[in-house]
Amino acid sequence: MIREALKGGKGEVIKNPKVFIDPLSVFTEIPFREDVIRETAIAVRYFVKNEVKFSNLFLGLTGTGKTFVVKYIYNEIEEVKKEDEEYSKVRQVYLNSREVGGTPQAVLSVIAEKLTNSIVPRHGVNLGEYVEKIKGVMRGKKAIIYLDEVDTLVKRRGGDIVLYQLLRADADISVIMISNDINVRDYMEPRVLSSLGPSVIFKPYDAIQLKEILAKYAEYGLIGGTYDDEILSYIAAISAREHGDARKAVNLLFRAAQLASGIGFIRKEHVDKAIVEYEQERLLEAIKSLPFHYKLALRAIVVSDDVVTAHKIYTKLCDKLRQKPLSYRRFSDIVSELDMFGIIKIKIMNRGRAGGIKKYVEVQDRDKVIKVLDENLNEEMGYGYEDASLDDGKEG
Ligand SMILES: Nc1ncnc2c1ncn2[C@@H]1O[C@H](COP(=O)(O)OP(=O)(O)OP(=O)(O)O)[C@@H](O)[C@H]1O
Repeated sequence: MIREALKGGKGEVIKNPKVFIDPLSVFTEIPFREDVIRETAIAVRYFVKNEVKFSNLFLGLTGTGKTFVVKYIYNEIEEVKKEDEEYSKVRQVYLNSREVGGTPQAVLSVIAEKLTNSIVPRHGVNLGEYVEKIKGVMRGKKAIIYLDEVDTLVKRRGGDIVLYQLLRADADISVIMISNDINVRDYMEPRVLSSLGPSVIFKPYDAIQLKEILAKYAEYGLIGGTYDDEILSYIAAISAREHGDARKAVNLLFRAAQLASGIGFIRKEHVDKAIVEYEQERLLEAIKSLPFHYKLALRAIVVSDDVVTAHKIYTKLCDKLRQKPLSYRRFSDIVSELDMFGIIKIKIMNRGRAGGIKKYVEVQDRDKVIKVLDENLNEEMGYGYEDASLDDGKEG
């Protein structure tokens, strides 16, 4: 049995898993995004050959290909450097604002670090000094800076000013910004907005487009005859339902193919199982990215039935962890938010004239949620958490 799996023989479905894991190593063009790629390429050419700076803002919901397009352009520019001498002076920096910490300090220091190829202090340097440092190394060079998830930077105090400084710096710097929040411009000051170039909207893919995208992945990554048109349409339709999220579609196809491995054909039941797993995975990811007190609140909620008890348990947990607990009112707001995120479900029950209204909470996959929370809080807090949570914070 294991040898079959190790060798990959009979019933194999996946021809090349790399297609799903690192699609840019396989895709030579990006379907449905040709226009934005061509227009950006022209702007880059004017920048490199005719000294015309540019800035762009790529806006669109998750999974619409923004990062994919940017990384594709980045790679292509690196390739062109080998063929066109004028491109040799181009320096490219890609960074995800959220992943580096999201603050103006963090973003500017990482840009300075990447452009100067040296270690730059993250603290104790004022923002202007970073910009000076960047300008210093830029003499005779041209930089293209890609700022992914720029909304996290812009929402920080002084974040939009960083953009202003980069866009207005007396240096050859062009910037492509990416945001999942399509209202990111509302967070920018007028002077920042006026130095910003055009926005490009990445429209969600529709089911037909998603199907075509999936067909490419299937063609490159799967063995012929292990899937049919119907299965691709099914995955495309499901992924188009929320908003045309290509990441979801591609992940579902890959997971379904893995589940069908050894069987030789992807069936609807494999896709359905992949969907359940995907939703669960997403829920756990959402939990991991919650703010600290939301995690503590959720930890208390999963071991209680109603909100009043949950708040008591939460308060006790906070005491043990030497954290100041939030008031019942604030706690109750958090509970409502968790319900809005779809992490828990609130049920309001009227317990008759004497009982009043009681808010009950329901959590799916309770054990999994507890496990993820405990691992995550433990990581965040060190040993103190494990000790405090041993008895689930319940009243003794
Ligand atoms: N036009 C496309 N052709 C092929 N694959 C695509 C296309 N658009 C998106 N994808 C696939 O979807 C994945 C997610 O896309 P991408 O990372 O660009 O999303 P995004 O718009 O940047 O959203 P997020 O901000 O959530 O990352 C890509 O890794 C790629 O596998």
